[in-house]
Amino acid sequence: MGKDVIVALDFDSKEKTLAFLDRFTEEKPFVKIGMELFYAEGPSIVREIRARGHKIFLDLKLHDIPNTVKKAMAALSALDVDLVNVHAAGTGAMMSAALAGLTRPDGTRPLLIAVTQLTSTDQDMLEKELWIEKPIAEVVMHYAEIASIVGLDGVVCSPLEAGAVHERCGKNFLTVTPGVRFADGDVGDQKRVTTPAKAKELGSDYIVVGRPITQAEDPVAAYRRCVAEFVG
Ligand SMILES: O=c1ccn([C@@H]2O[C@H](COP(=O)(O)O)[C@@H](O)[C@H]2O)c(=O)[nH]1
Repeated sequence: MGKDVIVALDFDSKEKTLAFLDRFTEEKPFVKIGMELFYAEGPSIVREIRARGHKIFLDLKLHDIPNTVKKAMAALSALDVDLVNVHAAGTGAMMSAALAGLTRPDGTRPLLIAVTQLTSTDQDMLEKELWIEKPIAEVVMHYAEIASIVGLDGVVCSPLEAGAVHERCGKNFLTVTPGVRFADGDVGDQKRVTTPAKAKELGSDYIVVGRPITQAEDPVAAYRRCVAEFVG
């Protein structure tokens, strides 16, 4: 795994998704399949996109009691994907169970990362709605540390926190960072946001980009702009 742009395939059907991917005639982007597409199409969409040669981040953000997450991860381990995730808020016990469930009998498994705090959450929401009275960067760091201790491969955080996560958990501990917008783009529901260029400067390993690419007039050009800014 190296520095790359992950395109969030937030579509509600296979037809729209494949039509989008068909526009990429020269590149084979690393893609993210999230809840919208997975719930609409089921595991077959994962197999179909894999068969087209894409690397896949299956972003289902599991969050339940450890036993349930372990069993769900065992089911997901049958899918040939590169990256899957859970919510760190499920606790270290839940993350350990996820790791155990995901590991196949032959010892192989996709990489497993944990969402620290959603990039759509800001300090005010954290305090007033979640009743967590700590600076958000500290909360992210605390969740990242627990994920690292129980053996996960990295976290989902904002690019703003990527450098500190690497400092605390090591340079090989992955930072996968949504909340990315072009300098002239709409922020939408995202709160902890940077540009692709800034994400690079801050040390993110992967940026996850959805609407700035999928809703662009020319998605291939928008993707290339992300790659140029982030990978160089
Ligand atoms: O903290 C998180 C975790 C996941 N996401 C996902 O990333 C993409 C971002 O899409 P944009 O359109 O670029 O905002 C989306 O699929 C989210 O589910 C996140 O944004 N923040």
